[in-house]
Amino acid sequence: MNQRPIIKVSNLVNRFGNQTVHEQLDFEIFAGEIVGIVGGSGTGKTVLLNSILGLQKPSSGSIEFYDIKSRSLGDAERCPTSWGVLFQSGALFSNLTVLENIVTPLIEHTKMSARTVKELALLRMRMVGLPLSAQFKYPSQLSGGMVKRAALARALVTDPRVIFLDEPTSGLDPIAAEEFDELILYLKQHLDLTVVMISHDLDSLFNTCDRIAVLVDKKIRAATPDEIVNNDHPWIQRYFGGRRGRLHSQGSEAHSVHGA
Ligand SMILES: Nc1ncnc2c1ncn2[C@@H]1O[C@H](COP(=O)(O)OP(=O)(O)OP(=O)(O)O)[C@@H](O)[C@H]1O
Repeated sequence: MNQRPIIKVSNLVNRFGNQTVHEQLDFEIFAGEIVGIVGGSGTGKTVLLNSILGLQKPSSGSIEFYDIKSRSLGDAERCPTSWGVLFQSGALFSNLTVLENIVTPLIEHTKMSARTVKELALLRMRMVGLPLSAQFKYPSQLSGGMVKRAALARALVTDPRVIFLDEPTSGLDPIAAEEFDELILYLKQHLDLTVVMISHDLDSLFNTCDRIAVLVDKKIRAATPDEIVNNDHPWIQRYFGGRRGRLHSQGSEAHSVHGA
């Protein structure tokens, strides 16, 4: 993993009336990593994501974006094509076909010809494992897994450097979820992506993440999966110390013994 930050969140504060969601929160996202964000309900995962995406103005603090050479980017250079977002529900436009959904960001943000736009969209469809016949379907005609893949193809069509995934495996059966994990790993490797994902799916987090960032006490504690299961914070202990968490930490110990 590359240790240069691509996004740096410093002293982030988010308040709604009397409620403080984030208090002097610091968080760095490094180029080329997959980082998972976890936290209890209402701890501010979505607010953090929206703050990074510029969808929500923080009460105070800064969020800096860097290019691959760690140069701070000005506002003009932070164009929406630098990142892609996969929202939890997929957020596909229900009145557009899969192909029309996928080409939308290219039509909105570039001046490419209709032919190039279509070719790029079909390329991304293939890359995420959607059959080309799906291009003519409407979202209501797709399975849950296909909706996620179509939304992922749309998030990737502008060739972003960072993608944000909000609960990418929620609603998928375990096999489809595992296939989706494999897809994320494949895309990270082949597109040189940085991936930030909010997830409650421990299997998915341990299968894919280089680091796991936990939102507790209005701040972030981030570490490798092996380290985070040993963190002494009571909520983190409880979260990862449950039956499934224990299975994962035993799995990683078994893996390292095997690998030694
Ligand atoms: N626009 C807003 N106005 C007032 N309060 C808000 C607003 N947006 C978020 N909040 C509050 O901020 C807190 C964090 O919300 P957020 O949606 O980020 O939680 P979350 O960690 O994503 O939760 P979940 O896992 O349940 O989706 C919640 O208490 C929520 O009610």
